[in-house]
Amino acid sequence: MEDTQPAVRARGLTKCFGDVVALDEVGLELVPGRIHGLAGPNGAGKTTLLGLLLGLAVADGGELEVLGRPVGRALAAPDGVAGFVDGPGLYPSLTARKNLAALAALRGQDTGARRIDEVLAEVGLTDVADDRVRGFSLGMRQRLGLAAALLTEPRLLVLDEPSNGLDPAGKQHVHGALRRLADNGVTVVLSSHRMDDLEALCSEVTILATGRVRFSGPLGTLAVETRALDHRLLTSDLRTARLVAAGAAGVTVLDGDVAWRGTEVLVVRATAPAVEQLVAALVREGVGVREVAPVVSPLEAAYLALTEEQRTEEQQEYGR
Ligand SMILES: Nc1ncnc2c1ncn2[C@@H]1O[C@H](COP(=O)(O)OP(=O)(O)OP(=O)(O)O)[C@@H](O)[C@H]1O
Repeated sequence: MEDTQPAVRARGLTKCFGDVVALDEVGLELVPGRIHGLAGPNGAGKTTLLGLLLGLAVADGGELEVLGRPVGRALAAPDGVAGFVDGPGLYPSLTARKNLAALAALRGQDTGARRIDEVLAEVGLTDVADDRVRGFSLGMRQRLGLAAALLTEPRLLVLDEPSNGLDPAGKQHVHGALRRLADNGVTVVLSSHRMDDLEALCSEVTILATGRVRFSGPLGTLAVETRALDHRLLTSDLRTARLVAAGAAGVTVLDGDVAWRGTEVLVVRATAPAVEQLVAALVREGVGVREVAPVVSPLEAAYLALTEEQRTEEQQEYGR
């Protein structure tokens, strides 16, 4: 496959369940060798899309190409694709090591014990390799599911909420493994509700709402496209800072002095350049600026703005 060819290309991809349109004319191009994040409110269509990539379901309309090949109507993972949705399928009564051997045998793979040890180490499960999966936590099962996918040496790895249930050390193992895969040219697509995880891991994101793509592209582009964000400023002189901010171009001072970690801070709504000018103006007025930070990250802000429609519809439907 040439580097320039998308790892996934979807055009007008549609999937319905009865009256529910889970995916509505989805168009997508995923650059190979990157980690792509998929975000969206509950019911946005993330799992449905990942299921189509894994060959677990067939689209009702549109075109889907995975790793340069059109996806047919067979319910099977396309060549070179591995992963899971709705948690990995594992055998509870077998140990982690035996699960991997059994899954490899099921696939007709001739996997040596060394390779199994390698993937267990990759996800940080070496110490529990001979424990039965029945006693595993959610996070350990997720990691074992990732190990099972790694055994197939995929070129496209598809994971539905892989960070679910992971403790900080588990997350470090999983994030490390995914980064190493991407460094080796593997494309990773993963869904998450955690914007901090997506920001830490992904170079590109797709935001879905009500089955439609609201944004797809590099995180950097999303930040640039994001309009005014709320910023928190910790200053040496809050009263003067408020006066300066009130007179600054493109800056809206949000009502009230906001307490943050026990300290009164100034919160303004402004674009990044307007915040930079405000900081310069504060310094000119002799106000020390100790900290400037967005109240929510650019990804979270964009996510909230782009998915507002679906969330508003839900609130009306449930009378909240
Ligand atoms: N097998 C199914 N039968 C009926 N409806 C389904 C089925 N799978 C998904 N849906 C519906 O399709 C829509 C999209 O669901 P999907 O699971 O893809 O969303 P999601 O973004 O993964 O949500 P979540 O964040 O809650 O996991 C929802 O309205 C869901 O109820």
